[in-house]
Amino acid sequence: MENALNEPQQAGTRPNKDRQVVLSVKDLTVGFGNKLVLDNLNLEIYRGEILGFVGASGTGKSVLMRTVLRLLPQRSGTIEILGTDYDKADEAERIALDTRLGVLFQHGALFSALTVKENIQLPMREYLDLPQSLMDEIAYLKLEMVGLPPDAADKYPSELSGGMIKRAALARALALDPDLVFLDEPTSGLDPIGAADFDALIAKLRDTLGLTVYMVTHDLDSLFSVCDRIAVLGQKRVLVEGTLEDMFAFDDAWVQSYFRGKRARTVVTDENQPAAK
Ligand SMILES: Nc1ncnc2c1ncn2[C@@H]1O[C@H](COP(=O)(O)OP(=O)(O)OP(=O)(O)O)[C@@H](O)[C@H]1O
Repeated sequence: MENALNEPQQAGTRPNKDRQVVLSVKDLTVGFGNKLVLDNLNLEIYRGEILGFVGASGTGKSVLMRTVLRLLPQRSGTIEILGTDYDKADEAERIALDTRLGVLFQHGALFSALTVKENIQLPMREYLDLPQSLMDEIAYLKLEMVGLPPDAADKYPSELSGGMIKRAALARALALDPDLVFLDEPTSGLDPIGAADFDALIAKLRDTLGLTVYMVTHDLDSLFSVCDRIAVLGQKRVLVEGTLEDMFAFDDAWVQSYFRGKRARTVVTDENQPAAK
């Protein structure tokens, strides 16, 4: 019974059975000392979708992402990525799994002492044994993919604009051709046009590469323009997940003020506002 309460509320009856689950989190509990941050949380992400993950500050969005990426331990529960439970996998399976994930940390997190090209090549050096010429070729290809000019390759992060740093960090996240990409507030710090361009890039990469995207964001524009599905973290679990329309219909004070509040009203257009019932 208790478990049923912890299932995210899913408005609507879209069939999930036909969709391939790329990330499955079951009954996940994470805490620090006597403070519980996530309590029996459940979440699924399907192949090829862009999932926008929101929630009030301090609800545990980063903790969840870091736990899924094995940077934090869980107290209980299971995390399966691409059908593999990391905790049950052997060393070779873990390495294989790591290569199928890409991560764009908040603020880019590029190494300042390395050029853009060297940053992009870091995952290749860690996981693959490729000749330098091939790694160079791949790095230029990734730069092109994210819309950066070839001469960005030899620049240091300090020589790049905020938008270019995000793109370079995205190029590094794509270095190993991942299936699933985690983006932590990818548009934070960008001006509205830069943010819209970045959103368009994410959508294009999803369409062309078949990526699955897990995006933690506070950016209502991103949620409204590129996310196929939204999950809201609250009360230590996924409070509700579904479409924008599902968010509008969900009876919770934070969800209502977030999706229908003053800021939201400046972003919601006739196009994405569900018709009055
Ligand atoms: N290493 C840690 N040790 C102790 N407490 C932590 C640790 N990391 C996170 N927390 C706590 O866990 C809670 C969730 O933090 P988290 O950073 O995941 O929130 P968030 O939803 O990502 O917030 P924001 O939107 O502000 O980034 C907070 O109360 C935070 O203080």
